[in-house]
Amino acid sequence: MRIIPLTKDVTLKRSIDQGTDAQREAVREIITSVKNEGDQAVELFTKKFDGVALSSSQFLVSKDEIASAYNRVDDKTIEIIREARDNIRDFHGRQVQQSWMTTKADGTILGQKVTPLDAVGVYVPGGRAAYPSTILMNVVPAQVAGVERIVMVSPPQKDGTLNDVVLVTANELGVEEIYKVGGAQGVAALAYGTETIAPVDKIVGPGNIYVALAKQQVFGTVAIDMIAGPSEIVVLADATAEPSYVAADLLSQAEHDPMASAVLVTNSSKLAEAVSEEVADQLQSLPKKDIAEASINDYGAIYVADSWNEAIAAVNELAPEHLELMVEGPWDVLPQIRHAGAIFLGKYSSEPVGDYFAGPNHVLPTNGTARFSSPLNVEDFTKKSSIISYSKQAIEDNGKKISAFARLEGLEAHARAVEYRLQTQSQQKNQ
Ligand SMILES: NC(=O)c1ccc[n+]([C@@H]2O[C@H](COP(=O)([O-])OP(=O)(O)OC[C@H]3O[C@@H](n4cnc5c(N)ncnc54)[C@H](O)[C@@H]3O)[C@@H](O)[C@H]2O)c1
Ligand SMILES: N[C@H](CO)Cc1c[nH]c[nH+]1
Ligand SMILES: [Zn+2]
Repeated sequence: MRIIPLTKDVTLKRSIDQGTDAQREAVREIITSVKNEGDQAVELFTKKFDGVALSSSQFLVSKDEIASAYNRVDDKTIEIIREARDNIRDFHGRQVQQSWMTTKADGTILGQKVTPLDAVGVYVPGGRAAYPSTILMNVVPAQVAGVERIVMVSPPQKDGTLNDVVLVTANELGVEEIYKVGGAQGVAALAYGTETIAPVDKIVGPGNIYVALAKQQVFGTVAIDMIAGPSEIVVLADATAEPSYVAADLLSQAEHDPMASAVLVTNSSKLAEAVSEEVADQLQSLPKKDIAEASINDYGAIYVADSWNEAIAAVNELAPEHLELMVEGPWDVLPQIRHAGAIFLGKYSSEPVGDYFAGPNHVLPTNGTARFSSPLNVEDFTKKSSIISYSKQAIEDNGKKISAFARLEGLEAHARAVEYRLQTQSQQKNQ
């Protein structure tokens, strides 16, 4: 891995830089075609990008396909999925926000009503790998929030099916509407609807650059959770860190995507050298060596800082999806971290612990968006309505102030709407 002294003129490299113009244009064309031609366009792009000739009548996964997937998945696997599901459910159950009301002395009632979304589309990536864990991370919070219609889309494998564990996981959660459709065409189908796929209100879930750009482009027609693109990890480590752990965790994210980014920030040149060698060694035996190598070469770096403050500043500027604190006192460093999707403390908190099992969500803001976004959570599947019930006393006490405010904005009809209440009340009093 490249070792780069972290001086002030270094430009820290983020993962995707929002894609190229060509990618953006390609996605725009896919979305327009699906919007105008529906299923026919989805069939065409599924053939083109996934290499599978599916007719639209085959998009929906059948009960038979689910049953035959169960025949090929062993009980141990199902047990692990259930235990992970329970951990994720427990964590997200703590995020539930209740509706609330408050009554003031004058009888006014104000409040906030929390309502689950009606229909949500979950994108489950499936190009380079199958992601049953991503189903858990998206569907569980949607269910905890109370969403009624949860639709899943995922690209078909070369044989036209979905991965067995993906199907079993979806079924374990009770998801019934699963379509073998992926990429930008899957996102467009969820946003605009086709003859076979009814549109949803919000699209959630991670994906590659085409999926990320498609979500960006359909935003407005539907809501989206965030742009969760290619995976990223930053390890902040001092001289006490174990090089083999650091290297292994960097590679754990590099193997996701040639555009994934794996970065070490350290104040120790000795650690930098050792990790660089470890990465080179460990890479050799990885089944997804080509992907991980491309990621490390194109988007990986080891930044060596002169001071600890400089190292912290670099981490906050990167605002990574995942941040590991492999330092002597991680809890002392935590208050200095302002921007990161998920923060892993201490040498036993390897990033994959969070990907699969601990309970927090693994759908996290990427590409620096942790500066202003949060992990996927139950609130993403709800919306709020404000509740206002003004009392007679309150309108009498405040009506004139409100109409005066309206006239400050030149809005006479607003002012009169309030004054009608005051007139009615004084007329009633005079009767
Ligand atoms: N942030 C998270 O929580 C999280 C979780 C899991 C995976 N990920 C990321 O999700 C991504 C998964 O990517 P993937 O590729 O394996 O699966 P994917 O399902 O996201 O993408 C596959 C689809 O991309 C489309 N595509 C491929 N090449 C194309 C082209 N040239 N033009 C137009 N469309 C094209 C195809 O439609 C294909 O079906 C990785 O980047 C991984 O890091 C992120
Ligand atoms: N690390 C990914 C999020 O960037 C999530 C994931 C799923 N499976 C394995 N990892
Ligand atoms: Zn991962």
